[in-house]
Amino acid sequence: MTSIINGKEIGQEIRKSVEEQVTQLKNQGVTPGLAVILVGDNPASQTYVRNKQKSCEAIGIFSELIKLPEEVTEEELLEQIKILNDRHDIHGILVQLPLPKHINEDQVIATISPEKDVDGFSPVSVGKMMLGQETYLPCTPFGVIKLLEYSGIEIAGKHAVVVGRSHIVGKPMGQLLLQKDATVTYTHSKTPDLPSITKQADILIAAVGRPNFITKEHVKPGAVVIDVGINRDENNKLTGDVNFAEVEQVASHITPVPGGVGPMTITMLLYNTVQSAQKQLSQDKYQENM
Ligand SMILES: Nc1nc(=O)c2c([nH]1)NC[C@@H]1CN(c3ccc(C(=O)N[C@@H](CCC(=O)O)C(=O)O)cc3)C=[N+]21
Repeated sequence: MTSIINGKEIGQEIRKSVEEQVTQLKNQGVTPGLAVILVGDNPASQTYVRNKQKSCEAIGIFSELIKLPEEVTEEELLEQIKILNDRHDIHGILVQLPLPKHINEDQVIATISPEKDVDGFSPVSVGKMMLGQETYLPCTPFGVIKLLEYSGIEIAGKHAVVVGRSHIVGKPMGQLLLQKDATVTYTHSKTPDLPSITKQADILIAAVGRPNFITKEHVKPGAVVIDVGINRDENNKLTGDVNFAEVEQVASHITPVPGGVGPMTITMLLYNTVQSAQKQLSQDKYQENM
């Protein structure tokens, strides 16, 4: 029997405990705050951002949306980030990606204060993650680790194969699995004979960005298959990177799209934001006692 991993349910469970932490913070006079910067009016980005705001509000996190026009200059965007870096009521800053082409994404991300980088995308956060130091972990790979753990799937000693090497999913995903003592193989668009490698995976992570790319020919019977894909078809319907109907027949565990990794990404964003508020509170207390 194939087990379908329910990301919505696991996400809800984690959100409950995050909500309790929000209540405790509020009792101490702190409301966690997340600022989201949205540039332009890409419909998909607008949906995601709305989703993030609703999720914040549902558990008592203050969320502020800063909408900037498509033509905004990089300088103006950096200025906005610096204002948010200095604001005491904002604990997390998220700049919705992708950004318009005239803006240097690396520069923008590097300007977010590492203390408020709840996406875990900044060079400081990425460096700390690589070194296994305490930091904000990128929400999607972090959410995948939580999905595996909540589903009782052992990671240590397993062969994990990651398909895709993006900065925000593939690369950090492999790194986090490695930290959990998996043996990790990275594959990507230039990998020859992909199925011969993915077929060796005990845990297969699909983060390619191509609908239904992973078929049953890629999967070893009994493997755990995690679908990070969020592709939209011409009718705006969401499809993963995994051919679910096919792969469901061979996998031991599989995540659906929607309802798999997506809700976990937002859950870990809430989690990171609350962590940031807790850290700021304990620093403020420390300074009061100096
Ligand atoms: N700075 C930044 N941080 C991000 O974390 C970030 C980003 N930019 N740009 C875009 C991607 C995409 N992303 C998703 C989050 C949640 C769902 C999600 O909740 N999906 C639901 C369905 C939502 C729907 O139906 O539209 C699900 O899979 O069940 C999807 C995608 C975060 N991203």
